[in-house]
Amino acid sequence: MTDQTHTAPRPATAGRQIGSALNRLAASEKFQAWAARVPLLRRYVKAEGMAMFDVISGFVQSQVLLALVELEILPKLQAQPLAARDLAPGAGLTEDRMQALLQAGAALKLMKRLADGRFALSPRGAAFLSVPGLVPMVRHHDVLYRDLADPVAFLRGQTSPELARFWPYVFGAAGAVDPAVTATYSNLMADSQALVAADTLGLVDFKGITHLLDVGGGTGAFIAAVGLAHPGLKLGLFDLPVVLEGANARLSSAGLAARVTLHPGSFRDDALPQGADAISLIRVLYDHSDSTVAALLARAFEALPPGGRLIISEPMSGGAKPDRSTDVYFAFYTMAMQTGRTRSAAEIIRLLAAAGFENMQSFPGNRPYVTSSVTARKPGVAPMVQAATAP
Ligand SMILES: C[S@@+](CC[C@H](N)C(=O)[O-])C[C@H]1O[C@@H](n2cnc3c(N)ncnc32)[C@H](O)[C@@H]1O
Repeated sequence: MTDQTHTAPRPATAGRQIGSALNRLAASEKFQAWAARVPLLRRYVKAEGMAMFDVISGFVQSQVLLALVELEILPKLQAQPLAARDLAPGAGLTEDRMQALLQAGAALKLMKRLADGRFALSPRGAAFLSVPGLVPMVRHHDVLYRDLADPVAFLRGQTSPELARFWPYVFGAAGAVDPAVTATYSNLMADSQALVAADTLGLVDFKGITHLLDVGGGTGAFIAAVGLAHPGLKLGLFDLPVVLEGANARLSSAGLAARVTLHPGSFRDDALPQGADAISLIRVLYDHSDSTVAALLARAFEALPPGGRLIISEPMSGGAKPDRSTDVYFAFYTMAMQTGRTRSAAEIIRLLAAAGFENMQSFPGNRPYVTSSVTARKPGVAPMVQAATAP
């Protein structure tokens, strides 16, 4: 299932004819030289040129960032401004190479070059260090970049991506047996959950929900954030038994252990527990194939009461309006994982409709690379609402 609904070539519309003419113009060297001299167009040509070079050089930028992370340069600059000669010996680099790395970091605005030649942390560098999960995310990108080293072979399915083995639990209960391995992956997800929870809580109205079950909720970072924001809510957490082993520590430190019921199980093999009037699936669907998602949505439908709500939140494809962060990064990341894919809100809504849900609503995220949300309802009226409105 994709957003690609037009397979036969369509007659050119006026808009597409104008688009083709503009493309021909933009490709003409004569036009580019002329546009570069016209004040208003000059700004556009310069911005387009920069944007194009940004796409061309993106991999090198990421590798500069990885080197800065591996050599722990940003935390050192956070402590005090330093020069290349101060940092080079500890990193095992020559002073020239360290100067080149720092100069590149300053060009990416992760640090500032001071008048005396030293480098200091910039607001962007400070934000990078403070956002939970970003440093481990960059660190594990070496796996993804190895998988994408030959993108054509990768797209043809002729490679054996390492990332597919990096996240063993997505293959189901059988894949998640080693608690130490599972803890590494669960921590990576939980670290980045703070932003996802904050954005989901901003997008979705939890009013009227009395009992929330978070399915595939990991070690409870999302349910803890919801519990702290909504003190009256009953809470449940469903995940693989080995993953839930890490939940008690997190929920206890949030003071929520007594409020959250743990439900160990596999949504591939087990029914979901009943009793909640809302179920959340946070960054779960994109790990799985359409058939697994269809089966999971059917189980959620079964577990919910009439009028029960389903909340889905994860990075989503822009669909008809391709999105730079999700249709490039997440689409290729999930492709390398080989088990799921990055879906648009429209695709998720179609899967929800097929499972019997109605009243679907899409909430595009302000930061699509963090998350977007879709909500739905099981048809019927919740028993409590029915009693309250009965004549
Ligand atoms: C990408 S992580 C998301 C975790 C959490 N919701 C978050 O956003 O941080 C996917 C979660 O789904 C869980 N999961 C995968 N397969 C599962 C299954 N068959 N049954 C239950 N949970 C499963 C994983 O253990 C993991 O915690």
